[in-house]
Amino acid sequence: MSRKLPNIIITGTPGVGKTTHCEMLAERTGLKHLSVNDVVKERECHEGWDEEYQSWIVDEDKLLDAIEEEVKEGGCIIDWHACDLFPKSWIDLVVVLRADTETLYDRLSARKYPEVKLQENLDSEIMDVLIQEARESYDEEIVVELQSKDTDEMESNVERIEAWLKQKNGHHCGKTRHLVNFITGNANKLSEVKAILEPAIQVDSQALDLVEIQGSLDDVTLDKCRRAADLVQGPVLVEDTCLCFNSLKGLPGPYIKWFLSSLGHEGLNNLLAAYDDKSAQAVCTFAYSAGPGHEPILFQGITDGRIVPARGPGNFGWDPIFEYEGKTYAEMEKSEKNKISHRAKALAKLQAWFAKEMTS
Ligand SMILES: O=P(O)(O)OP(=O)(O)OP(=O)(O)OC[C@H]1O[C@@H](n2cnc3c(O)ncnc32)[C@H](O)[C@@H]1O
Ligand SMILES: [Mg+2]
Repeated sequence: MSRKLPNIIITGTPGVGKTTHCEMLAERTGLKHLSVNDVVKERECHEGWDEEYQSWIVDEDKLLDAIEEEVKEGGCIIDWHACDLFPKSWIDLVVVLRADTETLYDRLSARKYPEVKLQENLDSEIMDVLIQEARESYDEEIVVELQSKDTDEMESNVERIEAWLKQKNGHHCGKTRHLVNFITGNANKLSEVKAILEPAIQVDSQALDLVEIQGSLDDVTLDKCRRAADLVQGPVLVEDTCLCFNSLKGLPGPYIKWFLSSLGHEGLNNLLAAYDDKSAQAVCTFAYSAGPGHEPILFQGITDGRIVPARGPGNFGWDPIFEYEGKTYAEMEKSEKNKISHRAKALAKLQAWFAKEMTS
């Protein structure tokens, strides 16, 4: 299952400041504060009232049923003094708040806790019961222990959780989907990339004007990718497309954009007038970088075709003059082009790589 926003549990012995943390976080992030206390009371997820402890005896099955739908949608901050009852697959972060026994004693006495309940909670805090429970119930890397004895500590805890959320933002929870930030100024490229990759890989995009160096196909794309990662300070996908005329030893290649805009379709055909061999290669090179300083990985796809006088709608680059098995790219249905194109072949490699990354 996949949820767009993560679920967080804020847990800890009564009196550690769970509700204050949850309320601050909910206000700042827009996530939903799910107070289990309120759910138990309002939706009657209990087996009655315990006089000695002055609290409801929670019916865990009823409670889970009551919140399942909401939690599975994601974006919940669950506020409860236990965490081991929630299924692992629901939860992305477990925050265990801690406070020293003196602070707890003061807070719980102020709440007029009965002696037996107060003592039990202090014991539980001293014995690290909740942190152990959290570590046993969830993967270690999603469990964090934070001190919460005063407002400064609360403030810094909330900031830390907010930073975690920002970092998580854009990455789908449940580890089922990848997201790429495709940096391109070309709307046609973007729509093909979306059509091919989604929904398996979600494609976001930023239209940035990236300087393109002169050089080999690989160098142009590698350099473009490094610049993009530096600019957005995060993971990026970029692409560079070349059209290589075999008679011209691969030219215009990476310079196709300038050739196309200055010569047009007819001019590009004229370049080959002196040659019998009209064959050409459409070469698409994607580069993915995990962020600034991470060496980009290249995925290349090549489709062999021929340069012909323009046929078909002229809304994407040199599509009307590139013929593949009797049809120009422009004459094909989009779905047809997206099966055999240089771009589709490069993206098939990228998808395979992402799929492997996901399972490793
Ligand atoms: O922002 P970026 O991603 O760099 O987009 P761009 O339009 O500048 O694209 P390139 O630098 O890769 O230049 C390649 C040129 O080839 C054109 N082009 C790219 N892919 C194409 C395709 O599948 N069919 C036809 N023309 C294509 C594109 O419009 C450009 O004129
Ligand atoms: Mg470009």
